[in-house]
Amino acid sequence: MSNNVIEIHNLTKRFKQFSLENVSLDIKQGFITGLIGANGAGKSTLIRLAMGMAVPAAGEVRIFGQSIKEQEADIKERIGFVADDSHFYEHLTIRTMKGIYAPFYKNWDETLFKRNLERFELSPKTKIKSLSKGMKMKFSLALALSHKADLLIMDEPTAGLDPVFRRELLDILADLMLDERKSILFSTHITTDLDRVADYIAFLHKGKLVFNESKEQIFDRYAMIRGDNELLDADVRKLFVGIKETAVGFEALTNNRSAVEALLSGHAHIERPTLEDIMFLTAKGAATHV
Ligand SMILES: Nc1ncnc2c1ncn2[C@@H]1O[C@H](COP(=O)(O)OP(=O)(O)OP(=O)(O)O)[C@@H](O)[C@H]1O
Repeated sequence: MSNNVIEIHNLTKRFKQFSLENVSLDIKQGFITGLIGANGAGKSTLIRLAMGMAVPAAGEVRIFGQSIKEQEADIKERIGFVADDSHFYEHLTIRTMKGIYAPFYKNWDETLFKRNLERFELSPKTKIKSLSKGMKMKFSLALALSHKADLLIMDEPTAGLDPVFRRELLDILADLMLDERKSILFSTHITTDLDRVADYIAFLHKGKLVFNESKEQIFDRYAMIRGDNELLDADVRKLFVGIKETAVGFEALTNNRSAVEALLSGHAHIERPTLEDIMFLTAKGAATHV
């Protein structure tokens, strides 16, 4: 049996001003994968396609080994989904809204839901319309975490959350992963969230997948280089995927750390990048660099 919980094959979706082009991506069972990318990179589009909420121009998505097109209801029963915007009826209370949502899930656990509400400091009597953006996100998370899902798919779940709760949420996710059958895919542009919990990082840039690798692989391959502009000859530049040059020197990103070390060791500062460095300098550099 495959150890991939999600298999995305050659997925393409075209809008007037944007297209997600030929994305193939496997998400490993038993791990947390963070989907990163700048605003408008296509993260929500990819997630919506994976959930069967949008129809691709080409390609296919399989979750738990089944096609989302053919087995959507069975698959979704096993997914805890958090969308990037609120889909609740604003005039209802939390309790009434839950009453609409829960019957869709065979494994709905009312005790767990109550515990989640308490943990997230939400009252069942509160009307959705009086919840703040962060509180709506918490409610959405409380629902997604209350039916013993095998897979959590969350679009920007930490957006709108204060730092204290963001940290708590990351701890909740890490706890869930103690059960190795569970898997999590979540998108974010707060890349520091991923330093703590993610095992794999998938990076989308302008609708294309740049990489989907373990954090170790990424930090083995990528490096930040800072040095004097006089080091910048054609051979050196070829090794950079992104560069920012100023009068006092350059800052560059490579995805070929060993080659850069062979050329520049002792002449430039070569350091481990952050995920933010990778996102920022990729945007400043060339196109896809797999
Ligand atoms: N239904 C649609 N019709 C037309 N264009 C769309 C539609 N949905 C998304 N887009 C465009 O596709 C691009 C990618 O959007 P998407 O929401 O997938 O990006 P994202 O990576 O999730 O961004 P963000 O981090 O800002 O949420 C954007 O330029 C957006 O305007």
